[in-house]
Amino acid sequence: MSLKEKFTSISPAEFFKRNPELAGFSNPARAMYQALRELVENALDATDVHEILPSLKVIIERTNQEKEIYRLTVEDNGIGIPPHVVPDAFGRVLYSSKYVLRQTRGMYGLGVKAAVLYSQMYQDKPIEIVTAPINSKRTYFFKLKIDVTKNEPIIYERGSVFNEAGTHGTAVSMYILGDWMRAKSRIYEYIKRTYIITPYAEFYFKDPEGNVIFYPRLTTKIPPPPKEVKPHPYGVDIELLKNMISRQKDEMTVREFLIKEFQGVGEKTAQSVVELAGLDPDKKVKKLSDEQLSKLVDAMKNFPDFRSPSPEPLSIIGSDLIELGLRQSFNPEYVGAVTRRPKAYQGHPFIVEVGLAYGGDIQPSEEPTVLRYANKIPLIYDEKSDVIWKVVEEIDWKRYGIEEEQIPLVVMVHLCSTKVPYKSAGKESIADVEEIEKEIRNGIMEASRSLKTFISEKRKGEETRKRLLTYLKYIPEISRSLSIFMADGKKDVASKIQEELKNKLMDLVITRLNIKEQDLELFKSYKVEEL
Ligand SMILES: Nc1ncnc2c1ncn2[C@@H]1O[C@H](COP(=O)(O)OP(=O)(O)OP(=O)(O)O)[C@@H](O)[C@H]1O
Repeated sequence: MSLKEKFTSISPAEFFKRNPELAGFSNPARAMYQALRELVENALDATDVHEILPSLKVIIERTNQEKEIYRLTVEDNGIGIPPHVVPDAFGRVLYSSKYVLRQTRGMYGLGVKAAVLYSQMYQDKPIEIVTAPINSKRTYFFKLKIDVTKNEPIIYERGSVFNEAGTHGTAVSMYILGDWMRAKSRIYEYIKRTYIITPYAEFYFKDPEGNVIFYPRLTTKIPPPPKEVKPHPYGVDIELLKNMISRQKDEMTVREFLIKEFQGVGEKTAQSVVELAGLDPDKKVKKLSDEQLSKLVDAMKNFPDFRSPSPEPLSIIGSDLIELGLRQSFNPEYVGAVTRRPKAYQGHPFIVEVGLAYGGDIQPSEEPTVLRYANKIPLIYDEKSDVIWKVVEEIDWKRYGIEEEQIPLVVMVHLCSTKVPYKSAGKESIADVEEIEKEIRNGIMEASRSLKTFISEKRKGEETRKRLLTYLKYIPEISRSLSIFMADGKKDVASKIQEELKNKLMDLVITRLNIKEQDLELFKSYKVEEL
C-alpha cells in the first residue's frame, strides 16, 4: 500500500462535468428542464435588460427514437452576441457579460456551459448558435463543443451570411439526453410562471408531442432596466480591494480611491473612513501593506454613516405588472401586490415584491400555492428548502380573515438583488439571510392587510345583501294588502293592481340593490307562500 497521494489539478469545465448536479443537471428529467431554463434566461437577459420587448420561441423536438435525445431551441429578438465572444460565451466555463453590479437573471457565467457539458456527455452533436448583433450587417453561426480538460471552446463550424432582413437576436439549439414525461409538468410550469412575471413578453412554445402554446404579450410596459453601479463599501473584502487597487494608477491616494471606486463616498465620508482605519488619507493606495488593507476593510465595514446601497442596479417588476400577470393566469376574485422599499444585506441592495391572488378560479388547497421568484426567474424545485417557503409557512392566514380549511390563495414573492444568495449554482432556492427573511415577512404582511380589508368588506357586503334580499320575500304580501286597500273591494281590479305593485316594487329593489341574475335565483328560493 502506497502512503503517497497523487495531486493533480482540474479545469473548471472538468469540475462541472464531474459534478453536474451542482449546476442542476442531476438526471435526464432535471437536466432537460435546467438546460431549457438556461437558454430562456439568457434570451430574456438579452431583451428586457436592454428595453427590448421579448419575443421568444421555445421548441423541443425528439430527434432519436432509441435514446431519448431532444433538440432544444430557444430563439430571441435580443441584442445578439458579438461574434468574437461567441466561442467563449458558450465554450468557456466562468465566462460572462454579467460579472458587473447590475441585476440580471444570469450571474455565474456557468449556465449554458453546464448545459453544453451535460449535452456532450451523452450524445455527439455540438451546440449551434446563430446570432445577429444589433445593427449588424451579418448573421453569424457557430457549432461548438467544450474541450473539458482545457476549458476552451472547440469550434466545429463557423461562418456568416448577409443579414438581409436587418434583424437582431440569437437562436441557440442543443441536443440533450432528456426524459420528457418526467420533465413535462415542470417545464410547462416554468414557462407559465415565467410568463406571469414577464407579461410584457410573448412566448411561442412547441413541445416534443407537437403541442403548441402561444402566450401573447399582455402589455408593452417594460420595467425600467437596471443600471450598473460601483460597489458599496459594506460589500468589500480584502481580496476584492486588492483586485480593485491593482487596476489603479500609481499616484492614486487612499482618499481618492474611495471616492472614485465606491458608491456614495464623498470627500467627508472618505476622510472619516480613512481616519477610522488610522491611515494617512494621502498615502498612495498601491503602497498599502496587507495589514493596512485589512484595517481599511474593517473601517469600511464598521463605518456607521454610509448611505444605503443604491437601488439603481435593481429592476423590479412593479405592482401593476404583478397584478396583471396574476390576474391573467389565475382569474382570481382578488389580486393585490406591493413593492417594498430597497434594503441591503452585506452591502448588496435588494427589494422584495409580494403579490397575492385570492378566490375566483384558484383551486383551494390546504396550503397556499407559493410562487417564488428571484431576479425574475421562477424557482420551481427545492421549494421546501427556500426561505420564501419558510416565511409563508409561518404566516397565520386566519389573522387575515382567511378562515377556510382549504385556502384558494396564491402567494407570489419576488426577490431582486445584485446578489441573490442562492443555495447552489442550479439557482433553485434562496438561503436564509436574516435581512431578506424579515423583509419577505413584512412584505407578505403588508400585502395581506389589503387582502384582509377586501375579505372583511366582502363578508359585510354579503351579509347586508342577504338581509336585503330577504326583504324581497315580503313584496308579494305587501302588494296584495295594498291592492285590496286601493281597489276598494273590487276583486278584478285588485289583482291587476297587485300585479303592477309587485312588479314596480321588485324593479325598484332590484335596481337599488343592483341585483344580478344569479341573486334573483336566490331570491326566488326565499319567496314565501302568498297568503
Ligand atoms: N441569447 C443570448 N443573447 C445574448 N447573449 C447571450 C445569449 N446567451 C448567452 N449569452 C452570453 O453568454 C454569456 C454566458 O452565458 P451563461 O449562461 O453561461 O452565463 P450567465 O448567464 O452569464 O450566468 P449564469 O451561469 O448565472 O446563467 C452571457 O453572460 C451572455 O453574455
